[in-house]
Amino acid sequence: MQILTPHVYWAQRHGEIFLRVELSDATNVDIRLMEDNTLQFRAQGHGAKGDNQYEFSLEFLEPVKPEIHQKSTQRQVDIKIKKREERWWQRLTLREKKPVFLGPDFDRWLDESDAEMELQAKEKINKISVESRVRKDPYLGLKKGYLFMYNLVQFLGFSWIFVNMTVRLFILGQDSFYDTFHTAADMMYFCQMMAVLEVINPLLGLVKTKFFPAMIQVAGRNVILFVIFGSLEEMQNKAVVFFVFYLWSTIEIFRYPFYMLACIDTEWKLLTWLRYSLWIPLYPLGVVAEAVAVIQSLPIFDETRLFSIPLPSVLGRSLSFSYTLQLYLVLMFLGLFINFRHLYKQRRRRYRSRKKKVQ
Ligand SMILES: CCCCCCCCCCCCC[C@@H](O)CC(=O)SCCNC(=O)CCNC(=O)[C@H](O)C(C)(C)COP(=O)(O)OP(=O)(O)OC[C@H]1O[C@@H](n2cnc3c(N)ncnc32)[C@H](O)[C@@H]1OP(=O)(O)O
Repeated sequence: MQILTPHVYWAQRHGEIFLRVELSDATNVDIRLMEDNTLQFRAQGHGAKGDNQYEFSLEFLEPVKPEIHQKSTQRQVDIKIKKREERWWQRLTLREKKPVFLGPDFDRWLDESDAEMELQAKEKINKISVESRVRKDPYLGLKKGYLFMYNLVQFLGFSWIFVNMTVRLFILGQDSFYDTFHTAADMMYFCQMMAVLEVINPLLGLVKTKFFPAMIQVAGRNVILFVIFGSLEEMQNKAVVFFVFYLWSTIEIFRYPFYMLACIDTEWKLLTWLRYSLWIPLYPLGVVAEAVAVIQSLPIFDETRLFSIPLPSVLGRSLSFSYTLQLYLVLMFLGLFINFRHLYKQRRRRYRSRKKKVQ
């Protein structure tokens, strides 16, 4: 059997190369992409010179991805190869001189600007289909309305706390540290009880937040607020309450409006930046302030025996709650690590996807 070259026709798009090999009833089709970016084709079939073994090879102008999509029909063999980088090639082969067996595939041929338009049209169709899929959710308006209201209420609550504390700080100076609890605790109770919804929302699929980071955040804060400050009057006059409340409310007056805008598909760049950057100093400071509060409460729990666990008389009176809190201190730093990592990933994801969109 003679070894011959079939007629090959080609066309390109920004991301792909199409080859059409004029070989009918092809069998034993063997197509390989070599490391030097060369495509080797070998098959038996009916071509210009009748039934024969046909072969050709093409060294591409630029690198291509290693996977080959191939379809043999009664009339031809179609090959699709993905370009490694999405850009328009000046020609198909590395060699400037075009091989004699190669020609343009006029059925698929587009010049660069036509291909660009085709790409844009495809993107438009994709966008419309995504939008229409999203629009199919009949409760979307209701969900967004609920989230908007939730974020608005939290924003107003935390703003009230933040403004109240700031004004008092300006007027009373350091004295304001000591009665923060009596002026802001009711509102903080309200906001932090509402914040339990932040754990429920991802469970109901209303937001993309991961359940575990939200749970750590809400449970961690509520232990400090309800158990340490709420149940120990001795803690309520301490300056640490000021720092804890101030650090919590500082992030929330940016986080909730950021979410509110997200509910109406709006974004303010500065607000986004603040939401995804302020936690970097605030989170460790917040954990340190919370740890100080826990440490200050240990002797009070030892003294008052509040929440202590009764023990059989042979083992002593009772097990002080301060032991549980010492364990909690360890958990706090574990929680800090988990949430710091989560927030870091969220920040990277946000700014990476932003950059991609700009390019
Ligand atoms: C008894 C058991 C106890 C166990 C716990 C023991 C450990 C305790 C350790 C606790 C340490 C806590 C310390 C902490 O209290 C200290 C402080 O808070 S100091 C102040 C600084 N703090 C912060 O900056 C943290 C603020 N909090 C948060 O950011 C969140 O609570 C957190 C869960 C940590 C992360 O948020 P999230 O995962 O939601 O990130 P995103 O904002 O990127 O949201 C993801 C996507 O969901 C959309 N989303 C989320 N929520 C809403 C909403 N309410 N409304 C509308 N949309 C929402 C958001 O837009 C994102 O969507 P997309 O990806 O499309 O942009």
